[in-house]
Amino acid sequence: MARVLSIASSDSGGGAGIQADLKAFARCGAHGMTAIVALTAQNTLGVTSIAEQSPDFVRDQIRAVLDDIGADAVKTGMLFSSAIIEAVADELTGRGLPLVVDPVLVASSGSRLLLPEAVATLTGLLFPLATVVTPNLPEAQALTGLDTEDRAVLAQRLVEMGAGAALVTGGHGAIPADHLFDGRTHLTIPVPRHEVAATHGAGCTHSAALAAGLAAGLPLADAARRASAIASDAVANGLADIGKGDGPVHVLYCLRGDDPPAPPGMGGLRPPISPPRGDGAEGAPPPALR
Ligand SMILES: Nc1ncnc2c1ncn2[C@@H]1O[C@H](COP(=O)(O)OP(=O)(O)OP(=O)(O)O)[C@@H](O)[C@H]1O
Ligand SMILES: Cc1ncc(CO)c(N)n1
Repeated sequence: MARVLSIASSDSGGGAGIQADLKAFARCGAHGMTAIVALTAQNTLGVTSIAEQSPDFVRDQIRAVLDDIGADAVKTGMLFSSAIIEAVADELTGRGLPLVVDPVLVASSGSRLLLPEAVATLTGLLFPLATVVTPNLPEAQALTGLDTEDRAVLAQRLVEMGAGAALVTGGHGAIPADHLFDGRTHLTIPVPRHEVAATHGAGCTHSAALAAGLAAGLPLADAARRASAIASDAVANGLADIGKGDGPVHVLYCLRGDDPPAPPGMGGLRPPISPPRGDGAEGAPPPALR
């Protein structure tokens, strides 16, 4: 099973951040792991407070995961401060892992998720390590300083700034398409726009699915096409009735909870596939399910 590490922050509302990443990894059939750099008190209306973890604790989480389990790809999301970015870059340098950097700057609700003084640290230290960076349109404009909606121009500039490749996502602006530039070839991925009041977490879902694709060994262009389809489907099935603001995307919409019907006495859950360990049944064939 492909192993993917997300270095990002928690969204207490369950729509974006680490929570979105783990759901997207599960959707892609990957084993998800986390190094949490900050906790946000957040819901569909906005972010009310942020608790940053220490850079040393972030290092400990990354080492605990990579030194034992290992990873086939890594993604970064909300990194909040220069001190955190420096620690993350230092821990990832020399490991040679495929790296998706989602340069999360500002929540759609308006709160800053990266301190202004940390933007230069992000581009200076993490872009050179990135296999691909995945800004949305406003983030690509802010990072490059270019006042254009032309995603090809923005992606090209992001690669000139040091990223291995750039994928400018398609949720904002007039044209609904993701755009990938890998330093040689431009690829536009049309993404039919769904008018749903539930796009919170679309960007995290997209970059996590992209990292899971790379972890599974897909070429970048194929991983990008699959990530676009997964994010777009998650928006189409978004949970507009959850919370009073922009609802969370629903990447696991295929799990409806009532399919297949659970047997009586299981509280709505399906029975385990195999017997629990330690009951003397190891090695024996599992009993037939009734
Ligand atoms: N309304 C939509 N309909 C279909 N696909 C969408 C829609 N909004 C976003 N997407 C897709 O979701 C992915 C993320 O795009 P977007 O540009 O919205 O990222 P984002 O702004 O970083 O998301 P967020 O900050 O809400 O997590 C892209 O593949 C994009 O094309
Ligand atoms: C924790 C977190 N990460 C990323 C985003 C961007 O969607 C968010 N709103 N919250």
